Amino acid sequence: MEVCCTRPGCPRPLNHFNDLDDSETLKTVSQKFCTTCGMPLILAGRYLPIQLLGKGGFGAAFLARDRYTPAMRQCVVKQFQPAGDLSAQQMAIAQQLFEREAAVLEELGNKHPQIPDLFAFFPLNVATRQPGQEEKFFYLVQEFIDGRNLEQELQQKGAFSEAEVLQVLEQILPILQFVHDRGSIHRDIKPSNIMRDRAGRFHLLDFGAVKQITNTPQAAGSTGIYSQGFAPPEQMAGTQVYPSTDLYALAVTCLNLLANEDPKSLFDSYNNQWNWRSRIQVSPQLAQVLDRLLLSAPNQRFQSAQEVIAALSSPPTPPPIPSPVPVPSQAPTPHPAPVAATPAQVARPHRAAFSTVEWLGIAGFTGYEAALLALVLDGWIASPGIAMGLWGGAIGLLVYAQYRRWIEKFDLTILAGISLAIAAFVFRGSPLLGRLLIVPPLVGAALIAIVALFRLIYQLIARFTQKN
Ligand SMILES: Nc1ncnc2c1ncn2[C@@H]1O[C@H](COP(=O)(O)OP(=O)(O)OP(=O)(O)O)[C@@H](O)[C@H]1O
Repeated sequence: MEVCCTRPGCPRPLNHFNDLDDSETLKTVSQKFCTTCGMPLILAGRYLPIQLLGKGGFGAAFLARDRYTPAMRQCVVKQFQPAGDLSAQQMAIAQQLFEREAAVLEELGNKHPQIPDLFAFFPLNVATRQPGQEEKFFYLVQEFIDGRNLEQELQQKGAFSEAEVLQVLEQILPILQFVHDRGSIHRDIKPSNIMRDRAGRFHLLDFGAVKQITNTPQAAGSTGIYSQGFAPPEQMAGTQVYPSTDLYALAVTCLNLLANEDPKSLFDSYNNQWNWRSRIQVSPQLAQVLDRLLLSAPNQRFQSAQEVIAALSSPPTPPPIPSPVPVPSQAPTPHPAPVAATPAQVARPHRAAFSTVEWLGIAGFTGYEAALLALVLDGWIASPGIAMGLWGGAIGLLVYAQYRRWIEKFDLTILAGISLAIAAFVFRGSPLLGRLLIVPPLVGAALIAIVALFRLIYQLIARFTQKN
């Protein structure tokens, strides 16, 4: 049997013991020691770490077996082993957080089937090579969830569909409601902390960063107890956190799963707003829920997981315009730091700002269609007045449809192809056909160039005025 040494930095942590293959010896042997560094391997007399699962912010996690259960139950042994050079004060906070994970698991895990149960929490004092000196390690043993976390799933299978993300929300929101109802905030919701077991059930992991609502704010950033890219402004600023802090991170988790991209790339830091709609397409209902969860001011978001569940199961409606509230001040950080949406943004959640690429697409498509339609109507309708009226109406409708995002992205290419095919069919054999093939693309390209030039000038002016 192979047993892992848990001493941080042990050069040969894997130990092989033939005698432990015999179950009688395995159950009765008093202790085994690492053949390289002498670290005791059977923790608290019963847990045998057999495989390193990973290393997180506060330590390493091992898959282990519990030799005091008939089937040698699998469990996870987490060892407190903070990364980096921490000051004595940071070390004390980190240790507190580890102890808190144990306390929270005892309080929450043992009462909810989708939060790991706590099995044990204990310190271990080990003599060092220097005589008379001891090292202290802390271990937390919890239920093993047999499956993959969503970060691993994302790496293996790529972006999630909307239906898959809704499944995640369906199960994680009730868990969050349970956690919040008991006065705790998870504070580290992200794909790697959500695990899907083999039966397809989701579990919420990693309660190391959890915070009791009644506690005073503490220096969240100093011990790295939030995940960059997922945490909302109030958490990065180290101020008070709320249930809606977890809901924001859950919304960012959804974006990450839907786009399979780093959340930072979905945030337009120039305009200081989320710009996920240019990469992700979901139903208006989910889009509206995500937009509201991603608002900067905590009290403008949904206030509870229950509210989100209700919003997902009712048809999309324009949300009420919330009264302006003071926005928590934001710590200087490279992380997306969205500002509170203005009432206008809240009232019209379906239209995100157009990106530069989208502006160019709109220009090209509109120029192309305008020229094509002008040629067709000119060759078809004798009265210039009627032709002009029809042309103006049709182009106005096209522009409005793009403004409302009824048609966007690939729709534009498809529509351009369809309209050309129809015109080519109607004017087959006519001398007009040659012009139909050449003029519209030229007009489209010219409009793209003009819009690109104007965007460039606009951005230069905006940058210049910002600097001054
Ligand atoms: N109860 C569990 N059951 C199964 N696997 C787990 C369990 N807890 C943690 N793991 C896995 O162990 C690995 C390390 O987890 P750990 O919580 O120590 O760090 P992390 O979540 O990767 O990072 P961080 O603590 O910085 O958020 C992860 O791959 C995680 O999915």
